[in-house]
Amino acid sequence: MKMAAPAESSDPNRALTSTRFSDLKPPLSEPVLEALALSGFDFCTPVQAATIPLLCSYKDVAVDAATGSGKTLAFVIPLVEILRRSPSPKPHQVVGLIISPTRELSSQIYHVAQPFISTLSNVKSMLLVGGVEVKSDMRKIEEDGANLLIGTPGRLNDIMERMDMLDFRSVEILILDEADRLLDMGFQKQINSIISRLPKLRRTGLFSATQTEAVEELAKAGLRNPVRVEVRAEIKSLENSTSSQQLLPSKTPSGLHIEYLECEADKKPSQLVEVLTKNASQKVIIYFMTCACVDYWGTVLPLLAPLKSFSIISLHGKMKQSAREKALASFTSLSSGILLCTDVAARGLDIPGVDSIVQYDPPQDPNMFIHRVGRTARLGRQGSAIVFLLPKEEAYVEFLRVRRVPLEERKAADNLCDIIPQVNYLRRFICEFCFPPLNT
Ligand SMILES: Nc1ncnc2c1ncn2[C@@H]1O[C@H](COP(=O)(O)OP(=O)(O)OP(=O)(O)O)[C@@H](O)[C@H]1O
Repeated sequence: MKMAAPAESSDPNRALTSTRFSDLKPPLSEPVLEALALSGFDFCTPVQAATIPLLCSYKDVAVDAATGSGKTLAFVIPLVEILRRSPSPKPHQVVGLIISPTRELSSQIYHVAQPFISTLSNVKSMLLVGGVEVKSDMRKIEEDGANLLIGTPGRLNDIMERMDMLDFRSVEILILDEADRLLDMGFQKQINSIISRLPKLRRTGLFSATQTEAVEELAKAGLRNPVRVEVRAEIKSLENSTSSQQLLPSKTPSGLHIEYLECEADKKPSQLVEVLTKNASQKVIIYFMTCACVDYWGTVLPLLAPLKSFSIISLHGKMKQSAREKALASFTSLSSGILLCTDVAARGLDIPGVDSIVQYDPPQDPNMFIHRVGRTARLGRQGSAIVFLLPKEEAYVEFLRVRRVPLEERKAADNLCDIIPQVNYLRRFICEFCFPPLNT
């Protein structure tokens, strides 16, 4: 088993278009252009070039673009421009909301947005996430006011229910980041409750790397005649690798090399150690199924002689908020090391320099596969990902690979999933992502 080359050999510029932010129509304001220039952002990514003009022209959007393609600025910039054109809000008048599924992601969005929000003289933003006393959030809002709320659905809904003093009648824009996750069963109740308090005449943007097609979801989020924006990376087709190299749309970034490793259950621990020691100088994220697994491996791995010198950090949703923040900050600052985590760290996190993703346990939700592997190979960089599969699961991949089954036949191969029910949930991402890119 071989991991792909680490991230140094990459070229983030390949992920940019030739459109400058200053070329966009309607034009962006001077303060926003200055803030972009200060951050070193001159050229748009494809999703930014496609989405910013639409939202700035007051269109609702449902945006589906690969992980690490720059979706955050694709909604932060138009949000700031829309608020700039609106009347100055009073201290407790809310004019915008950005909702995302995890505390870490909300915090990241909050920090990415600050240089742009600070160009608006009268708009105060506030991060509202669980893990801190709700009363202290309420006190802060009472004393300082809040106009742009960035946070997780639970805390936002809680604040909305408890604080009559907040006025939502002037909300101009609602952004749902990782929209498919926010609109699924888990968050449906809170999102419905939040949306029911917002005015219908507002702009709404849905963003994700795994946007679902379901029209009902768009209706649930209250979109009005939304424009669908779909931006796909392109990968070379293996079928035509010798002749004309055909480019196919891909749901994963083009610089990402995905592999699987067949492994008996009792051999998984030793295989994991082997993978880690072979890639000692890399920055690696390992996904496990449960918080208990993360705790277990967080105790065991540092005790193993071959891994003694490795920086190993654990992150899961049952840790205290302060420990979660510390873990993420520590891993972010490392140039090489290992993060052991659950899917709490699967979506949206923009951690610099991650070389490889290891999925010790495959995800239960196939969409999560895309988000997990998307923590590497961001914005045109290179990265690798490996998923551990039990032989029963691997047999299915092998069946597809050896036969090089065309798409129609792959559907017929569903019968195999009926015989091996354990692989049923793997079917979607294996078909889409491990085949054809797997070329051993
Ligand atoms: N126009 C740009 N020029 C250069 N770098 C950019 C530009 N836009 C975004 N980036 C950088 O690209 C990286 C990925 O951006 P971002 O986190 O917004 O991706 P994303 O599409 O939201 O990913 P995910 O689907 O994983 O949430 C960030 O480090 C960001 O700073």
